[in-house]
Amino acid sequence: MKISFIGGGNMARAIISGLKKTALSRAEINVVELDAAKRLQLEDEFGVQTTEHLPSVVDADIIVLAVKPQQLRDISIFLASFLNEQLIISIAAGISCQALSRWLNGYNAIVRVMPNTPAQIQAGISGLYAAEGVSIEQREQANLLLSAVGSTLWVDDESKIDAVTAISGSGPAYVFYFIEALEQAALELGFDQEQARVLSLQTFLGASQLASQSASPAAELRAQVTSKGGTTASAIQSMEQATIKQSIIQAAHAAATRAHELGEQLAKD
Ligand SMILES: NC(=O)C1=CN([C@@H]2O[C@H](COP(=O)(O)OP(=O)(O)OC[C@H]3O[C@@H](n4cnc5c(N)ncnc54)[C@H](O)[C@@H]3O)[C@@H](O)[C@H]2O)C=CC1
Ligand SMILES: O=C(O)[C@@H]1CCC=N1
Repeated sequence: MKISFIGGGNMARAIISGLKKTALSRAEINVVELDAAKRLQLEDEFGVQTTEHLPSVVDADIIVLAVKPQQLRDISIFLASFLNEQLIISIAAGISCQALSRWLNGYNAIVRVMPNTPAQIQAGISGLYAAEGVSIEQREQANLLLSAVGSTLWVDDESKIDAVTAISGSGPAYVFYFIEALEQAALELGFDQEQARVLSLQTFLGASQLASQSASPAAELRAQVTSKGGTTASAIQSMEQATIKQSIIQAAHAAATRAHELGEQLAKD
């Protein structure tokens, strides 16, 4: 299989890094990236071919569009004349298959994917949506590619991809934000940087593993930690007073709204 990435930034790196550790490591991967330093780094780190120019992607089976949403229109218009039967995978937040297909001059073998950065350790999760022009074989190819770097969740309603963006696409940043806060608290309580890191990270890892292996919902697992009149109750009460849960819910809604807005704004052109 030959896979070309257009854009070799954070998310493309994460997927390539994950792929290199899987059965798909023998796939021929090339990356079109404007930035020479990033090209060199991708070549050194992952042994992939890189180029500055778009036409080199033409003979690929899969073309992954991994540029910013704002850069997608111009690239797609340029790409349109080179397409015959390649599968287009777009990971751009907000951009609908309809807008993309218009820029691609009606080409619609498009799978819209929302991955996340834990793909680099095969612990990602991706939402996928197939446009009408995608064959069963291409759907399987998309599934193979993304399931090599984590879990996959196919949706039938394209608007759900904006919702996936708000939960798992942006989600790693919410988790890192919480880890940052817990580490800072550990520093303030007298631990050094390394101790603060270990305490916070292992708490996250252990609690996530417990939640994923337990039949109990998160709320019940939380109740099991929370002794009446004890320490956790004080902490949770403080979080409730600061409306932390509501803030997290609102934040995810803000991300979904932004994905939708980006799509609306950029599809005007
Ligand atoms: N970073 C993340 O966690 C996630 C990002 N995404 C989506 O992935 C896409 C890429 O995001 P990032 O990797 O974070 O951005 P990034 O800015 O790190 O990477 C984009 C890359 O595209 C390159 N580029 C721009 N124009 C180009 C052109 N004409 N030809 C070749 N290369 C070009 C840039 O030099 C840059 O390295 C975005 O559309 C974003 O919505 C989706 C899921 C998660
Ligand atoms: O922040 C962004 O727009 C991208 C999409 C999901 C994660 N990063």
